[in-house]
Parts: sequence; C-alpha cells; structure tokens
Amino acid sequence: MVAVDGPSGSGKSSVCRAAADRLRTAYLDTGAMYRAATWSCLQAGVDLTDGAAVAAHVRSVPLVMGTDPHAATTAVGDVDVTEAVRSAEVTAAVSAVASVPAVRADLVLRQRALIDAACAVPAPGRRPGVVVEGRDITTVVAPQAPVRVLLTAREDVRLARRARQDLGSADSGAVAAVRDAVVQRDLVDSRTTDFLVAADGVVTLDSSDLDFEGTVVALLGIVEHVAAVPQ
Ligand SMILES: Nc1ncnc2c1ncn2[C@@H]1O[C@H](COP(=O)(O)OP(=O)(O)OP(=O)(O)O)[C@@H](O)[C@H]1O
Ligand SMILES: Nc1ccn([C@H]2C[C@H](O)[C@@H](COP(=O)(O)O)O2)c(=O)n1
Repeated sequence: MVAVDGPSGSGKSSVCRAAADRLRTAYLDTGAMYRAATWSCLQAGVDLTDGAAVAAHVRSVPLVMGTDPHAATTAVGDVDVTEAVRSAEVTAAVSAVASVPAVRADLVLRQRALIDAACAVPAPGRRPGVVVEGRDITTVVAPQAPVRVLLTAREDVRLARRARQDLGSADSGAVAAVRDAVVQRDLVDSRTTDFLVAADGVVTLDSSDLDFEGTVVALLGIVEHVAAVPQ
C-alpha cells in the first residue's frame, strides 16, 4: 500500500492515479469522499455550522467509490457525482464538513474498509494493493503503510497548476481567481489535519521543479526503494 498526503494542487490525484495505473493496483481519492459527503449535505440542505447534524447526515450517505485508476468514480447511492463534487460550491463548503470529528471518524473507517478490500481482493487484471491519497492517510488512516509520502510543491507552483487546470491559464488574473480554493482552503484544512510537514518516517517528495512525468517516476522510485529494503 502507498499512502500519499499533501496540500491542494500538489498533484496528489493526478500523480497517484498514474502511479496506481503503472503499479496495476487500485487507487483511492479520499478527498472525493469528503467532497461527496459535502455534496450530499448541500443537496439535503443540512446546516453546515451544526456539526451534529452534519455527522448524522453523513452517516446515512451511501458512498460508492470506484477504485480503478481508469475509472475513479464517486457515487452517492446510484447517483454518479464524480463531476458534481468538483464544483466551486462543494469546494467552498468541503472544509466545514471535513472539520467535524465524527465525520472524520466515519470516513476513516470507510477508507480503511476500502483499503482492506483492495489489498485482499484485487479487481480483475489488478494486483493486490492501493495508492491512497488525501490529507491524513500517512498519519491517521494508514500510518502502518509500507510507503508513506508527503507530496508537496511551492505555493506559486501549486497555484499556477490549479489555474491552468481550472481556467486554462496561469496569468495573474487566473492565479488570483483560484487563490481561495487553494491557499485559503489549505489554511482551514491544516487546522484539522497536518499535511504540511512530513510526520516521522514519511518521505517528502517536492514536485516544484519536476514535470508531471518526473513526479510519477519519482513516486514509483520511492515505492521501488521501499520494496528493495527489508522493513
Ligand atoms: N509535477 C507536475 N508538474 C506539472 N503539473 C502537474 C504536476 N503534478 C500535477 N500537475 C497538474 O497540476 C494540477 C493539479 O493536480 P491535482 O489535481 O492532481 O492536485 P491535488 O493535489 O490532487 O489537488 P487537490 O487536493 O486540490 O484535489 C493537475 O492539472 C495536474 O495535472
Ligand atoms: N484525507 C482527507 C482528504 C481530504 N480532506 C478534505 C480537505 C479538502 O479540502 C477536501 C477535498 O480534498 P481534495 O479533493 O481537494 O483533495 O477534503 C481531508 O480532510 N482529509
């Protein structure tokens, strides 16, 4: 199992999905789980300032995660919300939901169950194992993972990547437009989870000066190194 944490725009989703594909394992995007829980709260009109109400609602949400790196889908029951959970509305609200301790306890249990399933019963054509990414995977969800990585990049680099991805440009206007969704969200999220500093035993991979391919190769290099060294 490979556990990866890091701030917004560091490349967790894209790099981990590519790494899982090349390792032929499953891939789990835990941020999408918090986003889907948030999507459902918004749909149901739950008061996001009421932690107990949020937790009670999230407990009832039937999250269905597709862990094939080629089809990393997110559904609530039989509603596919893969695209919907990327909306600006969900992005702006997700930190409030993710900061509720009972929501985290609930989703951490579900994440561990998905990890156990991917390690025990791989999908056809896949190897046992999973690349899991989020904010607390290396520290809370799977601190025992053989490979634990903090994927990071300088703030200016992350902003430019996000602006290019969301707005097709990294000029100063586009960067300003994504700043809240990156910097402000990280600031709020970092009060709940520690994804800015590598915990003991966690390898830091700084992708600031690497291109996408270089970052995937570097992550796979860390995996190979760990596999070569008896634990
Ligand atoms: N090393 C890299 N070099 C250039 N672009 C990259 C690199 N890594 C990722 N990207 C691009 O940066 C953008 C953001 O990456 P991604 O969505 O994977 O980040 P993330 O850490 O999952 O962000 P969030 O936590 O906000 O979902 C994507 O368009 C991705 O293709
Ligand atoms: N393990 C995780 C994963 C995600 N979150 C929170 C923090 C983010 O604001 C939000 C969405 O994640 P993203 O899709 O941007 O990676 O979910 C968390 O608290 N713990």
